[in-house]
Amino acid sequence: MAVYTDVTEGELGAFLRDYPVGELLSYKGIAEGTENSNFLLHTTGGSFILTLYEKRVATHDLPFFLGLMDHLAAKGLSCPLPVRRADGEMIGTLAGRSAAIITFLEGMWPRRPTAAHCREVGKVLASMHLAGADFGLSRANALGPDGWRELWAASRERADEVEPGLAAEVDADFETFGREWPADLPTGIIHADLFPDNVFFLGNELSGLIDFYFACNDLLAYDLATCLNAWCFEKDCSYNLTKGTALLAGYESVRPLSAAEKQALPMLARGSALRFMLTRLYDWLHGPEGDLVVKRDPAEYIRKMRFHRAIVSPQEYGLS
Ligand SMILES: Nc1ncnc2c1ncn2[C@@H]1O[C@H](COP(=O)(O)OP(=O)(O)O)[C@@H](O)[C@H]1O
Ligand SMILES: N[C@@H](CCOP(=O)(O)O)C(=O)O
Repeated sequence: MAVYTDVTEGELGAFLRDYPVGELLSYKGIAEGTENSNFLLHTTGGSFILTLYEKRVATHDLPFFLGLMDHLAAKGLSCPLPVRRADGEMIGTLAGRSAAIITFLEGMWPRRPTAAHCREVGKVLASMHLAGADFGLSRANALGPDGWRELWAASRERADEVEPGLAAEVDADFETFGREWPADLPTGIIHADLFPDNVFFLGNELSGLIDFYFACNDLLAYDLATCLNAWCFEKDCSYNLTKGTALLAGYESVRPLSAAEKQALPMLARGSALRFMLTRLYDWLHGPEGDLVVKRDPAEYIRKMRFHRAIVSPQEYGLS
């Protein structure tokens, strides 16, 4: 999704007067995406994306997210650039929401990711991890293990409505994470949501990354585990070893993993699957409403959690 908040032509025209983007020619809500309200703008200055930040994005985090895009772009990573107003600010207010304008990135996200896409994603993820190393701001992961517990507390009572037995299954997972969640692995800036819909390609070439609104400081290998979940499973939730091997090899061609990171991969993949199951479950049960809102099914991530629980060796993901 999404468009949760509507914007009138009058208020948008007034908002744009502060930005060096020319005159508004047309605008329309974008159906894709989940978290924020996004609009495609055509102006006499070109094409832009207007984002109105919704419930999961705190206004005090916006300097981190927008500053990170600025930083990564300056380091040569292809991502949107925030457009500054005449007074130098990147963040304004529109229709009662914090709002920003970013440059339009050419390309399309791959509807059917191949092993070649996965390899490119592995490479760009590792490049982003290296490029983020000297970013001056930091942000704790609001959707790390403590955040998962909050989401779970808000959904647990009704979890078995979605999948019988889910409450007991996830309770047991939390006990495992309490004991075994890895602590001493390399940390840095992670994207934290690098799903196919956030990676654009032009033909076979990766053209850029979008949607940095979950970015934070956390375990680098956790970001990789999130990509394995998002890119390397088929629609029937079977793991595609060829894609996993390609993604991991792409990553390691830029940033080799330590032995401890490799060893931790099953636990990290399991935690990441739980994290996405929980946000989906929360939204499923508590229902974000709005025009063009698409809810994502938690069942997909319940299957992935079960897959990772059965992993015996990290080599099963395709590590060399
Ligand atoms: N900089 C950009 N250039 C081109 N399209 C974009 C850009 N940013 C967002 N979009 C479009 O808007 C959609 C939703 O953006 P996204 O940041 O993923 O939203 P959300 O944060 O709500 O999940 C994307 O799938 C893409 O179609
Ligand atoms: N990737 C998440 C939802 C967040 O969606 P995005 O549009 O911001 O990438 C999921 O699949 O649950």
